[in-house]
Amino acid sequence: MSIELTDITLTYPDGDSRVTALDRVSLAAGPGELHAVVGPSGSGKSSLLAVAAALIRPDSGGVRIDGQEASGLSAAELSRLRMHRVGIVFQQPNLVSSLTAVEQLLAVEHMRGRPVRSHRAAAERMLAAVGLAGRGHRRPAQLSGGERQRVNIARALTGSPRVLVVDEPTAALDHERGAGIMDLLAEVTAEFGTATLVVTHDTEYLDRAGAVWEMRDGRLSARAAAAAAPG
Ligand SMILES: Nc1ncnc2c1ncn2[C@@H]1O[C@H](COP(=O)(O)OP(=O)(O)OP(=O)(O)O)[C@@H](O)[C@H]1O
Repeated sequence: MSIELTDITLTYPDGDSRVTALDRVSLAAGPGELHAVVGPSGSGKSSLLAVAAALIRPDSGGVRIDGQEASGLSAAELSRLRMHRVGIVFQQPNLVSSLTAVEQLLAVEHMRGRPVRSHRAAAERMLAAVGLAGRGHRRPAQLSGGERQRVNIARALTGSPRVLVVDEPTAALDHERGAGIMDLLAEVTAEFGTATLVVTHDTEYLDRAGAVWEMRDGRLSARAAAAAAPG
């Protein structure tokens, strides 16, 4: 399994007491699997993604990323695991306004300590894979909302993560662009073999997912399996 969450409980401080965001949650996703998570506001979806991405440590339970148990790792080891094994896509494409699409990807490689020069062609290929062939020279202001989200996804895939964590990728997009982004996530999940977790409010796109989970008051349960994506 690329990501395995076992019996996760997560609480946050809330005045004198604590609020339980995740209540004994378990989920496992293997390579090439797209899992969608739906549920009402405040039910714990973002908390689940944050734990799966090793951004926060749960109070208890196991987090295993690409076979490696995260709970015993130091902060530095955890950050390395995240950098090399996890891709994260936030709702708002948090791109750097002064950089071109290609440079957004190269900047991440630079942070990983990899030589940028040899990665320019790889960055162009990655942009082509998300439908942005020939647009690598554009800055965020010269791209549509859907195209910016595609750059965001391409950047998250740079470095070949085993786990892709995606928070509300279609929230800021119209129907056509939203559907295109969910189609893209299904494609890249299959092509790059990531275990992909997508939180979404848009239940109309759930047929792209191989598994659909429902979050309620911090508890996770399986929703009826979605049909396979058309084509
Ligand atoms: N940093 C925090 N400190 C205290 N409580 C928090 C914190 N973050 C989240 N919570 C609480 O934890 C619970 C789960 O929040 P979470 O953001 O995971 O839900 P969500 O399903 O992603 O919501 P939304 O769909 O509105 O983004 C909520 O009750 C929320 O108020």
